[in-house]
Amino acid sequence: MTEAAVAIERLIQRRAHFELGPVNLTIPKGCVTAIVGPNGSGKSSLFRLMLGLAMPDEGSVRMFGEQVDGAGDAVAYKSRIGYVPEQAIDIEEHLSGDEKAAFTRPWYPGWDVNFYRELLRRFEVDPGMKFRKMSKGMRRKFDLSLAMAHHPELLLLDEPSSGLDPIAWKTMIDTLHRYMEPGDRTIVMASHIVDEVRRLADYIVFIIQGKVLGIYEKDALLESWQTLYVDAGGKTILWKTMPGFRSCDRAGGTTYKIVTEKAGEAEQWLAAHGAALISKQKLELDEILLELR
Ligand SMILES: Nc1ncnc2c1ncn2[C@@H]1O[C@H](COP(=O)(O)OP(=O)(O)OP(=O)(O)O)[C@@H](O)[C@H]1O
Repeated sequence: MTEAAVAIERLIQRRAHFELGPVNLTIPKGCVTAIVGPNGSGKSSLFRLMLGLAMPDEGSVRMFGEQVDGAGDAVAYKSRIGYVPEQAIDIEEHLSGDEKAAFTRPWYPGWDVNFYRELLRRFEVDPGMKFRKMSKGMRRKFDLSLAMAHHPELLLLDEPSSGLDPIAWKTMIDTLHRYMEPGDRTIVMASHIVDEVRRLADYIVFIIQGKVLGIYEKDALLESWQTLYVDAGGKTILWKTMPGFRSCDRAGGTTYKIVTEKAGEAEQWLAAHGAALISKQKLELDEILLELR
């Protein structure tokens, strides 16, 4: 893995009804990393910790090598980040897009008004409109444009496509692909949308009930999780000892449907045990998540 954009070590955040961690996670620079997990698993909490909007009870977060400590000079690293929170901020409802941009702009040395305007044009957003009059999707598109207008090195996107129509969604995917083109940019995004993760992510982080299961290279992950249809030919085989075994169901006659997270090794194992592989099928991301829950 290349240099780290985000390095989280032994992080724990305790709340009355929820504990996040311990999290050990290194997110590489120059890549798109998708954080995938069920509702309430701790994705937004992780983003808030990365931004110093919340502090951990134990452990540390480093952004671009700088410790996040919630102190004043945090501004320096934050100016290198563009953040789209999961929910728009209610108290800004009386502002228009341009009013918010005027307030935001002085914090970002890299602010590029032409790019801001171009993004708004691309997303077909009227920045003169008050937020309270914008639809959810319009507000999302505005927030994305604002987060990108200073050419940040790192984009933190918490469910960025929430509320977007299919055309806006395609524009977003295209815009994020273009953003990554220079090669030194990083995106960390939380998403429930399988197609979005498929198209954008290089790495996937699974988080379930506050526990990070690991960071996986997307293509390798999707290659290794497979459903194998196997004919045991009447032999008794201890499927549970198969590499990466997750589950087994009878599929009629002497055929079994087996889910493995180590397809390559499992196939060799089947051959060694005299079972015939009839067919195989890769799992989708949401199916993998279901197996991990
Ligand atoms: N400010 C808070 N105070 C106390 N508990 C909170 C707070 N914010 C979130 N939580 C709790 O922390 C847990 C994780 O929430 P979080 O919003 O991080 O999950 P998430 O993975 O982003 O969920 P979703 O997919 O629904 O957006 C939940 O149990 C939630 O109730």
